[in-house]
Amino acid sequence: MAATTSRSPITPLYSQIRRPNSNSFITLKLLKRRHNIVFHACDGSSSADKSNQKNQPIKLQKLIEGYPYEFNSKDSPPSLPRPLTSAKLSNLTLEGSLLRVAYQGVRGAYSESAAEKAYPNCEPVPCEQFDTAFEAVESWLVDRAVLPIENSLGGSIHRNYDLLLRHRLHIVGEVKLEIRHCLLANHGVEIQDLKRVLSHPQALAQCENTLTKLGLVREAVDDTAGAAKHVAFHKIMDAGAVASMAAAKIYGLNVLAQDIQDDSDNVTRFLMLAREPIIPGTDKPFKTSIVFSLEEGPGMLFKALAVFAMRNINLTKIESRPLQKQALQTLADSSIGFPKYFPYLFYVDFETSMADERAQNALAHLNEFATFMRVLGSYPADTGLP
Ligand SMILES: O=C(O)C(=O)C[C@]1(C(=O)O)C=C[C@@H](O)C=C1
Repeated sequence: MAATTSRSPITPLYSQIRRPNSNSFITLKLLKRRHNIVFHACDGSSSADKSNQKNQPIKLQKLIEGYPYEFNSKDSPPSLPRPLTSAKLSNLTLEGSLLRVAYQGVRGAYSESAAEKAYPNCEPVPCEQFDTAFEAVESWLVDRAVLPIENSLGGSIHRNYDLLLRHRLHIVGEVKLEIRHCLLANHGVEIQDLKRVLSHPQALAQCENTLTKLGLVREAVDDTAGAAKHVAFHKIMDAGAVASMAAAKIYGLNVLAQDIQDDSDNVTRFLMLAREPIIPGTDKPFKTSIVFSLEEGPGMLFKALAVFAMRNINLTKIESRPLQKQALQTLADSSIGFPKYFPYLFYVDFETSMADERAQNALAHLNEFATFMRVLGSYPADTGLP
């Protein structure tokens, strides 16, 4: 199909057209006017179509002018996209008509695998920071974000709890990913040569016992794959990286040890975020995530949690985070010394769909005495079943 240059309309449109008698489809997406988009058509397919060449769908692909690539060196992996930064968001146009999914990190990060697990035919888009991934969805540069929220060994990823409230995205799904860490190093480096190890703080925490036994100094970086890339790119000989097997392959590192996490059951839960909420159903197990704050007083949290207990609603997670702005106000109001208490936000996940009357009644009840409440999303639970 001939290439077409267009100025896109202000209103974003998104539609999929299914071809008659076929699983293939044409995806049309027009974005905000400020993106100058060049469309050209090329063949692509959903995974269901991959074995059947006749059913190749057409996709409209936007070409990026000057899209940044990080590796120029001849012995480095070619053509790896550089992660989005907040500063670059406004310049970058889009590529591909597949669902574009932002994740934090560089290629080979666990978050990239989570994005691919959540949206099997997606185009994962690396972002430097969690904030950038939120902003990329909000500004229509991508369609979804997939971000880690908690890990079975390391606990909560607090930054993403805070960002969920600061931004207006909706949780539309969750995906759990088994995390299997490897100790990676450049070829020719033995374990005994290592003095330092680089990785994401969560990954370092998940391998605490192994790294202590090896007596390695931990150095925190933005993501596991970024650590692998750094060690490879700078040909560092006294430092290793804790990262995935995929990262070892992408950056050409040697695997010195496998499964170095402290517990073999190491699972990270990721949230799938979108601009629009999904309509909650009751046809499959759903979860709902909310955030609220309460007046200070004896038994207030007990009272809040009772709205779920009395309706037989199972809670799967509770997290508290400081309500930062209000904490400052309280400090300014207090005449001497420190405030008597710090106000908190409570994030709760429960195993019921918002389409269920019990959930609606529980939240109506909570709303009677909560000082603030927001539903972050009601979405299908990842039960690990197909
Ligand atoms: O660094 C990565 O590879 C990530 O995807 C981030 C992250 C995290 O934030 O928890 C994701 C999964 C693992 O728990 C370790 C790190």
